[in-house]
Parts: sequence; C-alpha cells; structure tokens
Amino acid sequence: MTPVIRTTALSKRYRQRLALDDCTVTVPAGRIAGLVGPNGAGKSTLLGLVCGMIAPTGGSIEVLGHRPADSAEQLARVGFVAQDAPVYTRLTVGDHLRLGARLNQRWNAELAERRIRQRGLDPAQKAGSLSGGQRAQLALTVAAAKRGDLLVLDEPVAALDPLARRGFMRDLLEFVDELNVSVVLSSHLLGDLEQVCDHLIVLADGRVQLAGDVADLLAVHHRVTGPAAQQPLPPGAELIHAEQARGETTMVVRGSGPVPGGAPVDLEELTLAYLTRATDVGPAAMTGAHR
Ligand SMILES: Nc1ncnc2c1ncn2[C@@H]1O[C@H](COP(=O)(O)OP(=O)(O)OP(=O)(O)O)[C@@H](O)[C@H]1O
Repeated sequence: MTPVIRTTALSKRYRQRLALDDCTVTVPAGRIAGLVGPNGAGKSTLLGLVCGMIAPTGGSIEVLGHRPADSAEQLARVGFVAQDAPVYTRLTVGDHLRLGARLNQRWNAELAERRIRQRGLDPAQKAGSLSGGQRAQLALTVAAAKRGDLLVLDEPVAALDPLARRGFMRDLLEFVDELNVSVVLSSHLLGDLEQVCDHLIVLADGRVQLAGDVADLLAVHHRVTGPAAQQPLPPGAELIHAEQARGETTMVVRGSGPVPGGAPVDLEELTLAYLTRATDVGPAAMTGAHR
C-alpha cells in the first residue's frame, strides 16, 4: 500500500533559517501519526510541506503517492486544519457547511450535519463568536467532511480544555474508523497523543530524532534503573537518556535484543528521552559517563 507520506532528505530553508533538515520519514496508510517537538522544531513547516502550502528547498516529498498540491484531485484528498483552527469569522456555522459542499466534490453532507448536531453547534451562529473549542470542532468537521484520504492537523487541541480535548481525540478515533482516513497531527500534549497515535515522529531543531510505529518503537526501548554510581549499560544497548535522582540512575536505552533488568517505557517517557537528548547538554555529558 502506498504510504501517505514519504520524504527523503527533505529540507526547508527560510533565508538564513534551516527549519527542516535532512528529514526522511515514511508514514504508512491507516495510521494516526503524532508529530512532536519543542517550539520552533519544524512541525508546522513539515505539515505545510505535506499540504503543499510551501515548497521544499531540498530533498523530496510524496503525499499519497504524488507531489503535494499537484492537482485539484490531490488537494481534495488532503484535509488540513491549521494552527488555531481558523474559520471565516463572519460566516455562520451553516455557511461553512454550504461553502464546504460547494468547494468539495466528495463532500459528505450527512457527516457534517450530524457532527454539528452532536457537538451542539448552532448552524445560525457566526463562527467569529464560537469558543476556541467550538471553532476547533467546526474546523475538524469541515476537514473531515471533505472525505479526503489524509487529515493534517496542526496543534488542533492547543486551545481546548481537558474535557474538550478528550472529546476531540475521541472524534478523531471515530473518523478514522468511519472514514478510513489517515491522520497526521502535531501537539505538545504527549498524554493526548499517547491515547490516539499509533505512529510517532519526534522532531527537534529541524531534524528527525525518532520515527516509526509506536508498537515497534516501544518494543526496542527499555527503562533500566539501578544505583547511581557507574551503572553499566546493558550489552548491545544504546543509551538514549540517563537521569539521576535520589541515588538512582534511570536510563532509557535502545536495544532490539533482551535487555537485562529492562522495563517497558511509555510513549511520553520515550519522547521526552529523545527530546532531552536532542536539546540538552546534560544528557550528552551523561552519555559519555555511561559508555
Ligand atoms: N515564514 C517563515 N519565515 C522565516 N522563518 C520561519 C518561517 N516559518 C517558520 N520559520 C522558522 O522556522 C523554524 C521552524 O518553525 P515551525 O513553525 O515549523 O516550528 P514548530 O515546530 O511548528 O513550532 P511551534 O511548536 O512553536 O508551533 C522556526 O525557527 C521558525 O522561526
């Protein structure tokens, strides 16, 4: 099956600033892929490249087997919700659905109207007076009703309260089931991503730190805890990050074989280990101590 996203040595430079550097990732079809990284890591840049809103300055990118935004048909296959869920403030909720129906040949009116009803949105209300959560729900509805093959969501839940976030994530899972759509979403909220994502891309400083299916990544990473002084690295394992607290060292290590004393890590711990390694000088020094 054609991957939904395939990039090879992809890069994007804005004048002096290299926002994305040598990015090679493959996201298989049918996944909910989480894109995480600190502010300025290059997440929106990568999503902009996926949607064809910006062009690469190096390398290549294919989305659903084609160049992004290559044709009207290709555009119709990708639904995009930009950061802060922009809507047309002067149009009503109902106007958004009518506009969606006009602009998208594959528009699913039944789904759009059902979701608006279920989320308690008033079709007559101006979008400019919706709350942040309601705006996000409207933007997700419009993107999903396009009936594309890929939904791209740039920090869709940043403005939502915890309850609304949970509702949004649940909706996303429903869409994936109902519409058979692949999803890429960026977020800083690792706990939320952990609930829904089965694929992960970790970016820091424009470079991919870790990428793959979550189950595969969790299978080869382990937590090893022991006395602080000179805790040896298990044979065949690579140290990703080590931390010392209360006289104990906790290491996150990568090793495809059995790691003696290794315990499972969760997605949040794994992501933080790679992000800390990429952005901190501390772990690099500690890495040396443990090799
Ligand atoms: N249009 C632009 N012109 C110049 N520099 C840009 C432009 N867009 C992004 N950048 C720079 O590229 C880098 C990556 O930005 P990007 O918005 O992709 O990061 P991000 O991971 O989405 O960040 P955040 O989590 O804060 O939204 C940043 O240093 C940013 O300042």
